[in-house]
Amino acid sequence: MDLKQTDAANRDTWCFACGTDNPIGLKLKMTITGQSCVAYFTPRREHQSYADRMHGGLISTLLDEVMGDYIFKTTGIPAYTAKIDVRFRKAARIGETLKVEGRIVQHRGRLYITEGSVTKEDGTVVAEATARMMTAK
Ligand SMILES: CCCCCCCCCCCCCCCC(=O)SCCNC(=O)CCNC(=O)[C@H](O)C(C)(C)COP(=O)(O)OP(=O)(O)OC[C@H]1O[C@@H](n2cnc3c(N)ncnc32)[C@H](O)[C@@H]1OP(=O)(O)O
Repeated sequence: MDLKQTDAANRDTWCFACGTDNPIGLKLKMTITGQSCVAYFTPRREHQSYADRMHGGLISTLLDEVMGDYIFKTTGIPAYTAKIDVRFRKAARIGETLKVEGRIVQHRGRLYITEGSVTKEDGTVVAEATARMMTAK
């Protein structure tokens, strides 16, 4: 499909992480659970970096998305990632389901400080992140 012809109102549905219209997107489904946003993702072969290991950039994408979505779902205002810091602790293997979680830690004016984590079903921490996200002026 020619992106220029896409209706502006539908553009958010092309989000690489959560967009339902993006044919190569991750199609994350996120839910607000208490004080956090939660999603589950099972990496496939096409999400690999080295053999049998999920790509770190895509792990960062998962974290970015749940942190941003928590802000959007709880305030109704989109926030843009100004800075993200990810610590990769253990490899995420292809076919292993991951729990991705994000929440707000602090909020001052347009700036939100968030944190997130990716864990395996047995509780092993794959990655942790902090981010600074800002709403538009
Ligand atoms: C209707 C919609 C439906 C939506 C429906 C579904 C949504 C479902 C959820 C999706 C969730 C998506 C989650 C992924 C989100 C992305 O991936 S967003 C894409 C990637 N990020 C971007 O594109 C952001 C690009 N950068 C920018 O747009 C701008 O730099 C920003 C972040 C908006 C800030 O720009 P600005 O407003 O001009 O502010 P600026 O003058 O740079 O800074 C002002 C002050 O803010 C503070 N500040 C700025 N940056 C920082 C920072 N990194 N750290 C600390 N302080 C900072 C400082 O105090 C700064 O003052 P100085 O220290 O410079 O004096």
